[in-house]
Amino acid sequence: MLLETKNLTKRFGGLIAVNNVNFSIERGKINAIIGPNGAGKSTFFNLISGFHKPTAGQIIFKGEDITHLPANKRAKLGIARTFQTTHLFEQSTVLDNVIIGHRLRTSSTLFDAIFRTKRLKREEAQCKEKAMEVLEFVGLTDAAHKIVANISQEEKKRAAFALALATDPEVILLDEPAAGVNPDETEGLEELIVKMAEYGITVCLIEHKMQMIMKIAHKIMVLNYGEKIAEGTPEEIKNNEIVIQAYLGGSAIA
Ligand SMILES: Nc1ncnc2c1ncn2[C@@H]1O[C@H](COP(=O)(O)OP(=O)(O)OP(=O)(O)O)[C@@H](O)[C@H]1O
Repeated sequence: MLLETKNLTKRFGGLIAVNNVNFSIERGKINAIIGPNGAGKSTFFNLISGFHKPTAGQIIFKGEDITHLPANKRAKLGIARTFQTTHLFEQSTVLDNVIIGHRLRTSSTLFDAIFRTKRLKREEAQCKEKAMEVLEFVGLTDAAHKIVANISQEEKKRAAFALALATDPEVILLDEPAAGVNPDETEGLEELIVKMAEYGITVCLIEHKMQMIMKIAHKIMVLNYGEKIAEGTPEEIKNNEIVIQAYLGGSAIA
């Protein structure tokens, strides 16, 4: 296992958004989190990536307790998350957006920037190289110099993946990667997620598109009202009575 949560809990006032969740993200696998609206999926992601502080419980990454580490330190350890495509800089090129992602891994200081030191120039070249490498990985080489405002929604999704990949993550957290794209485009994104896992990047995703999850996930956790109600393979989840009742109100999972 790569990352583990132990009794992870988050309260917002009187509401328990995540309640005592024990979950492990398996290395090199596609781990999925599903559940009805308001089940606590995004909050769970925010706890793992460090955007929320847990009320109780622990988060262990590669054996190290990271429960109290800030988000930027977790990112440096190799935990990356994608944001909604609305977080991209619309008036910048795809390439420039990705370069910003890679800057996280570089060490140039203000001194380097002011005096245009060799280190700065070297790191700028490295950033560009890395950005082009991840753009090729996600299939956006041809869009590298396009302004984000002018590319399709699916390309924006790929750009958001590239941004996270530019930080060289060990685990990538994808929040509804296929929301708002058509079925053909969803298939393309599916292939990309599978490719990431094959490449050795651990994937953890939240997604409402059930067909996609059932096709590509190795392991699924189901949240309902903040609690884990089931965990297992797609086959196990599909046939789990509690899931069928809670998640779909009785109809079968397609
Ligand atoms: N910052 C916050 N302050 C107060 N309540 C919050 C906050 N963030 C989430 N909540 C509440 O916590 C619960 C879980 O929300 P969360 O967004 O994690 O669910 P979700 O499973 O991701 O839902 P969706 O599928 O609709 O995105 C909801 O009742 C939500 O209203």
